[in-house]
Amino acid sequence: MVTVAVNRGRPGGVRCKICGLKTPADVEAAAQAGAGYIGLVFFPRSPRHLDIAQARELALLAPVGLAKVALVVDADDATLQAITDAVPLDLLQLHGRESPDRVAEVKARFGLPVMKAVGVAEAADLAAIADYEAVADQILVDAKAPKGAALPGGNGLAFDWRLIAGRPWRRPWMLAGGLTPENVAEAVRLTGARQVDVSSGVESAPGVKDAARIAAFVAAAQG
Ligand SMILES: O=C(O)c1ccccc1NCC(=O)[C@H](O)[C@H](O)COP(=O)(O)O
Repeated sequence: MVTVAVNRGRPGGVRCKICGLKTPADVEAAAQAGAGYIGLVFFPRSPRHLDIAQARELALLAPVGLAKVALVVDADDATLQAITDAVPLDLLQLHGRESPDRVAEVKARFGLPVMKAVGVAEAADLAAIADYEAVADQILVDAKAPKGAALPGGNGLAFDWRLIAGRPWRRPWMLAGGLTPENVAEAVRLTGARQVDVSSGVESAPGVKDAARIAAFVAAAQG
């Protein structure tokens, strides 16, 4: 049996989500580092994609206090039903073009809190956040994927953090996009984020997490 110890991180510190985990060792690394969330990606084109059995295995390893997030992209009800029936989850991350109505529908139908990803490249993109704040439990403020990108997220690209410095949003929110152990402290300082999300920045290759970088990321985010 694999047992995973949890380090609860610094009380009151910045809460970190490590996204795109693929192995039990990744879960162990996130827990040991003191992450608050792990992200399980359901997107077949992604190097981080998991099938439902793999995701269930990882979710069952997560210790109490490490929240399990399913990342889906424009998933239909049948897909969401299959995922939520099999995988113990704390949050659904909607990372596609889901409308505010669809976000509200998913939240009501599946009985889980929902985090909606909003892509930001310029100031005008921030207007969408108000629409989603009315229906989502959390907002993921992420870099907008470039036109023609193979993935709608997880591209390791940052946006200009000054665009969101001092923004008073109503909902809990998480900063994402191109964060690394090297830049996360500056991103937190500039934006005031209390939650941060990383995938590419803690990998040694696409889909391959690096335990030392996960530990360094959480330590740097939490100051
Ligand atoms: O990670 C993926 O492969 C992925 C696929 C489809 C939609 C979203 C995806 N990832 C999103 C994330 O991992 C994060 O929420 C966020 O975008 C940060 O990614 P990164 O810039 O790589 O740190």
